Amino acid sequence: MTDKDPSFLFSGITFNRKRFSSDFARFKEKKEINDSEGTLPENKSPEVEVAAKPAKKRKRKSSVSDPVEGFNVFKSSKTEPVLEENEESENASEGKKELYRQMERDAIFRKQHNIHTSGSNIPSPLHDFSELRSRYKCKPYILRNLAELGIKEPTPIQMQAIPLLLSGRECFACAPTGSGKTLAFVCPMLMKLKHASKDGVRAVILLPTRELASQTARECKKLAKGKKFYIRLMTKQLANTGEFSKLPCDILISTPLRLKSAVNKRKLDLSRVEYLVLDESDKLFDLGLLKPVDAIVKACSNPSIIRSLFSATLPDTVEELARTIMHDAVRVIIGRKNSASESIKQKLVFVGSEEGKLMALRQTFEESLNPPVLVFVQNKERAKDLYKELRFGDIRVDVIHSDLSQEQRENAIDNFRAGKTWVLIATDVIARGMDFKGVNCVVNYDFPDSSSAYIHRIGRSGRAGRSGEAVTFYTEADIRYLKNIANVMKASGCEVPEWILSLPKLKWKKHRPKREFLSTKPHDEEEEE
Ligand SMILES: Nc1ncnc2c1ncn2[C@@H]1O[C@H](COP(=O)(O)OP(=O)(O)OP(=O)(O)O)[C@@H](O)[C@H]1O
Repeated sequence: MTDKDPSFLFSGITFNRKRFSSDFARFKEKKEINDSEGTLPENKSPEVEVAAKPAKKRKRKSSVSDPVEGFNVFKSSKTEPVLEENEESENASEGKKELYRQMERDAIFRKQHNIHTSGSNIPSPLHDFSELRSRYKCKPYILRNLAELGIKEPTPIQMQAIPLLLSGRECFACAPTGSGKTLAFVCPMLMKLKHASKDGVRAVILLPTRELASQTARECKKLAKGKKFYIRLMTKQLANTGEFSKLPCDILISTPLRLKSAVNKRKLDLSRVEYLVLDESDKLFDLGLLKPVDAIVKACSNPSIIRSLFSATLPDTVEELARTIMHDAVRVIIGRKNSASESIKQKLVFVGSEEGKLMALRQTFEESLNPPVLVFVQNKERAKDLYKELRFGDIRVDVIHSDLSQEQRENAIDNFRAGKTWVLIATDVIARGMDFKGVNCVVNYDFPDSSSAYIHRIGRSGRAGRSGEAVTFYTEADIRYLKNIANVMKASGCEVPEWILSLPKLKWKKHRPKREFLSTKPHDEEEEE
C-alpha cells in the first residue's frame, strides 16, 4: 500500500454527514439508541450528558419536547421542560456522575475482555446477546438463529463492534483469526436493514477471494434464516449477465473484481448502499486490488453510508489510510494488534534445505497425523508437485490452487470440510478467512512470505476457542526472516529460542525465494507421471 492520498480511496462523498455524526445521532431513532435497561444512552459525550435529566425527575411541560437520547434536542426552544434551578443543577450533576460510573464500568469490562478502543463517544460493549433485544430491539429471529447455531456468548470483537455499528458509527477493527468477526458485522447489518426491500443494493460485503465470499454468503443466510432477505453472492454468471435493475438485493457479497465488472458492464447501481464492509481489509488494500476497491467505494456514493473495515492484521499503513478517510471512525483492537490466536501451539522446525522438507513432512505424518491438516506452500507449481508426491500414499490428500476450476476448488473445500480429505495442500488462496472448524494442524511447508501471511495461515486452526497446532519448516535461506515469525510467536505466548530473537532486525520485503522442488521418488518413476 503506497498510495496514501485520502482523495484516492473513499473519495466521491459530497456531503459529509459522518463528520457531524454526533449531531445527526440526535435525530436518529430513539428506540435504537436508548438503553431500555437503564444503562446510559449511546453515543454521548460527557458534555452532552451534563444536560441529561433523569426521566423520573423531569417535569414535563409539553410532549413536543420529548427528549431524544436522554437530552433535549431543542434546548433553546420554549417547550423545554422547566426545572427549578437547584433541581436542574442537581440532576445535571447526578447525570454526569452516572455517566462517569458507566464509563468506568465499560472500561473495566473492556479490560477484562482485552478490548482496546479509540475514538469519541464509544457505545457501551455488549455483555450478552440478550442486550440486542433490550438495548436495540433486535427481532426474535436473530436471537433464535444464534441459539440454533450454538452461539451463546458474544466474543470480544462482537461485544464492541456490534453496538458501534448499531449506533451508526464507522469502525476499523482488528481481532484474532477465528474470533467471530463475520458475525460482528453481519448481525448489525441485518438488524439495521430490518426487512427485505426491492429498492436496489442496500449493503455490500467485499472479500478478497471467491471462497471467502461464498462462505460469508452462507453465514449471512444462516443468521437471516426465517426472514426473507435478498442475500446474493456475486457469481461469475451474475457479474456477466445479471439484470441488476430488476434484481432485488439487500446484501451483495462479492470479490472486488467481479463487483467492479458488474458496475462497469451491467450498470449495477451502488448509490443506495447503506452499509459497506471491507473484510480482510488489508488484503483488499494490497496493490492488486486497490483500484477496483477504490472504484467500488466511490460507486457507493450514498452520503450516509456506514463503512467498516475488519481483519486479523491491520498494518499501520492501512490504519493511517483508514484514519484519514473515514469519518469519526472508532478503532477497535482485540488483544494485541497483528498477533496470532493464543489457542494455537506454534513450532519452528529446521529442515536444512529444500531437500529436507519432504522427509520432515513424511516424518511428521508418520509420528502423529491428526487430521484434518492443512499444508501451505508458496505457489501453485509447488502445490501440484507436493500433491504428486503424496497422492499415492496411504493418506487421503487433495490440493487447492488457482489453476483449478471453481467447481474443483469448491469440491476440494467441501471434501476437506466433510472429513473425506485428511490433508489439504494449499496456496495462500485459502490462507485467509476460511473457516474450517476442526483443523488440528497447519504445516507451513514453505515459509510464509510475510508475518501477516503467517498469522492468517496458522489461523485456519485454533478457531472459535478450539486449540490448534502450527508447524513452520525453515531452511538456511529462510533464517534471515525467522525473527519476524518468532516475534509473532512470542507475542502469543509461545516459546522461541533466544538465538532467533537476537537475530538482526530485518525490514521484511515479501520473502518468496525461488524454491526447487525435490522429489524423493526415483527419476524414472517421476517421468512416467
Ligand atoms: N459468539 C460466538 N460463539 C461461538 N462461536 C462463534 C461465535 N461467533 C462466531 N463463532 C464461530 O467462530 C468461527 C470463526 O468465526 P469467523 O469465521 O467469523 O472468524 P474470523 O474472526 O472472521 O476469522 P478470520 O480472521 O480467520 O477470518 C465460526 O465458525 C463462527 O460460526
